[in-house]
Amino acid sequence: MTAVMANGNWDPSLSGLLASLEQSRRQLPSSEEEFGFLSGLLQSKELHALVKVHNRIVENGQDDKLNPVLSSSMQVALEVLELIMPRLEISETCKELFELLQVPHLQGLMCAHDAVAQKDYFPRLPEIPLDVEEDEETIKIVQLVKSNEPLTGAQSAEPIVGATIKADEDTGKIVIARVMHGGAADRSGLIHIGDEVIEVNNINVEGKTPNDVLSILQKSEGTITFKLIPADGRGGPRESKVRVRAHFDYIASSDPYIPCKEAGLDFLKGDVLHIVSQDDAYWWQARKEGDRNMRAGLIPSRALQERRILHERSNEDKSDSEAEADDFAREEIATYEEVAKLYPRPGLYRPLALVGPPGVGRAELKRRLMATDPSKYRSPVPFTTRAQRPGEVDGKDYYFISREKMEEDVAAGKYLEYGEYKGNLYGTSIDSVLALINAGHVCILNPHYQALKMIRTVQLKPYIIYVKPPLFDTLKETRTAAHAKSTFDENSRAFTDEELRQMIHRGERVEFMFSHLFDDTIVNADLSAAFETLMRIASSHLVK
Ligand SMILES: Nc1ncnc2c1ncn2[C@@H]1O[C@H](COP(=O)(O)OP(=O)(O)OP(=O)(O)O)[C@@H](O)[C@H]1O
Repeated sequence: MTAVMANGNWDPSLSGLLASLEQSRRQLPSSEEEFGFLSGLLQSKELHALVKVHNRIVENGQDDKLNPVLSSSMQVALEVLELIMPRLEISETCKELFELLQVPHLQGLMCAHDAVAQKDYFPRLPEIPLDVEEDEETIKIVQLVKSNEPLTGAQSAEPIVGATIKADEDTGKIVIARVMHGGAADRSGLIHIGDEVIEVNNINVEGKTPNDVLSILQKSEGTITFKLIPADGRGGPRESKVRVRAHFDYIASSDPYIPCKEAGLDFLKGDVLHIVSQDDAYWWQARKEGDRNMRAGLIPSRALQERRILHERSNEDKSDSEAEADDFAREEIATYEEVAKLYPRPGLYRPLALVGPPGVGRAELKRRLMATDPSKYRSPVPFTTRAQRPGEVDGKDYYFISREKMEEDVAAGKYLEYGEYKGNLYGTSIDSVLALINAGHVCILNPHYQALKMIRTVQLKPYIIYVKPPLFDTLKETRTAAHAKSTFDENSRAFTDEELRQMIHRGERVEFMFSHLFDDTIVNADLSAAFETLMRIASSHLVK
């Protein structure tokens, strides 16, 4: 038995699970790898610590402070369904769980749980009529502890303990402009958008500007007391479930338009963000996925960011040649891409796609990689409508099919990419790539950059490597030394200077339009160095 279990401190339920896992090892349909993963997890210190925390919370949660562990059980159930779907045929347990999670009563229960957890109570009951004088208003007094949440700023809306204030345009009164998700104000549940601030720490704010109020706040220590007139029709919006991958870097402090720099959330291209509120057309609230800081920050909305990019692009395009711009003009604007969580699938590899300007050396890199282990690295056999030549094998060199059938399949969206050459169609089908992936190979693709968007699907999840040409002198030197053959001419000859320049120029355009889709970049200067980098990437990043 494992050392962990001999340790008396180990949580008994974890030890129990581990023991039954080991006992029923033989009856389980899982692989050695999956078994090892589960057994390692049950013995991990992190899980043990989490269970301890959980037990402590349960112990202490006997009073009315019970908070939901999770406010999105429906979402989790959907993720579980998706996860176990591929195992239905092989595991009775998975099948049972699959059916169970779809029982309407259980789903109803989870839905009700989430609504309560998200405090999404309907119907809203009318306010209890208060026996007050006609001109007397209902006032609420809220105490918050001042922390190091955003407190400064110079715009019209200033953040206070996780909320921002502004002067109402019509009345000039100080009102709550925004409540940051997860911040002190939001956690209190007592401050809402539109609430009017009358006093802060017993100081009347009537006639004061947001900046005056801010300086009162800055001077105060510890607890801050607000006297507020509640806004009508309040009620926090539901937390959205949207997760997006950012396709640009964002630094709030250098954004001149953000209403409050300190409330901004910085992120880098590729970060996954959980959007918690899209109520404002220009400023969304988001958290970084996996970030332990529960307070959300402001980020530009998709609409705002698209406007900025269009603006930038219209400036850039003026300096670009008309014909070249055409090639790219139809591309969508890269801001945020909605993502679903990905789960690793043991034993399967992500395809590797090499993209770059024509002639940069993708075919050469692919050929070398496949030569290192032909049974591991494979590239899909293309389809063609041209006639079979003597010596060619159907299904090995090409799949030979009729033009009619190929056109029909292209129209049905079955091809990742296709093109016409000398009156014949050539193309790569999605199914042929999937077949390689599911057979456990690393599928190598070198698609045209225009096919990138077709290829980058959840189904294929390719790892995209941009093969970049080096600066002109190095490009010319390396290609000349290796007697490289121009890919722009069937007669084998060297690249002309003009072709090399065009390669660099097209590379810049590819990078400009698609860099948000790249997972890695290899500069193809010295061929053996570039190949070494490719080998390193291929052996480390490809688990599907
Ligand atoms: N780093 C390098 N140094 C020297 N020669 C290179 C290098 N990389 C590629 N080459 C050579 O350049 C030529 C063109 O390369 P390759 O056929 O791989 O280009 P490609 O990117 O696949 O082009 P296309 O997309 O037009 O088919 C080949 O002769 C190849 O051997």
